Amino acid sequence: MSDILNQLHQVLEQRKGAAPDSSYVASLYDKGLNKILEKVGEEAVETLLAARDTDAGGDPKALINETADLWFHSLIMLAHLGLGPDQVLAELEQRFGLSGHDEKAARSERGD
Ligand SMILES: N=c1c2ncn([C@@H]3O[C@H](COP(=O)(O)OP(=O)(O)OP(=O)(O)O)[C@@H](O)[C@H]3O)c2ncn1[C@@H]1O[C@H](COP(=O)(O)O)[C@@H](O)[C@H]1O
Repeated sequence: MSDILNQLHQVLEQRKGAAPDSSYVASLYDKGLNKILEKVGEEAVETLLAARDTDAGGDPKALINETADLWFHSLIMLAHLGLGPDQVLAELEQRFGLSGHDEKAARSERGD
């Protein structure tokens, strides 16, 4: 299931050598980190608005589309900073099965 994240990451890496007018991803790299972060923020807001609409009985497809936009732009942000989905997936895997309450308690015991 997560294969598409890695496939997409490979495309995002390839786009680092592309001309901005030939690719949306290359055009974002060219505009720089602030523009990428602006897009991530924009997509996050659109996602939460779509979640509210879905909760009010709207079409969940809009929420799925906005979440895909958010994940896509988050992957661009990671790639721009030399990171990829593997690191995030490994972090989720490490957390898997550990209750959020237990993790928080362990953190406050360590004084983090
Ligand atoms: N998954 C996506 C994807 N999702 C969304 N988008 C683009 O992301 C943009 C989203 O921006 P908005 O929703 O804000 O719409 P907009 O008003 O057109 O955008 P702005 O003018 O505000 O920047 C749109 O242009 C979408 O087409 C994507 N563009 C590319 N991909 C993947 O990335 C690959 C590489 O894309 P290119 O680099 O463009 O070849 C593609 O093959 C796809 O697999």
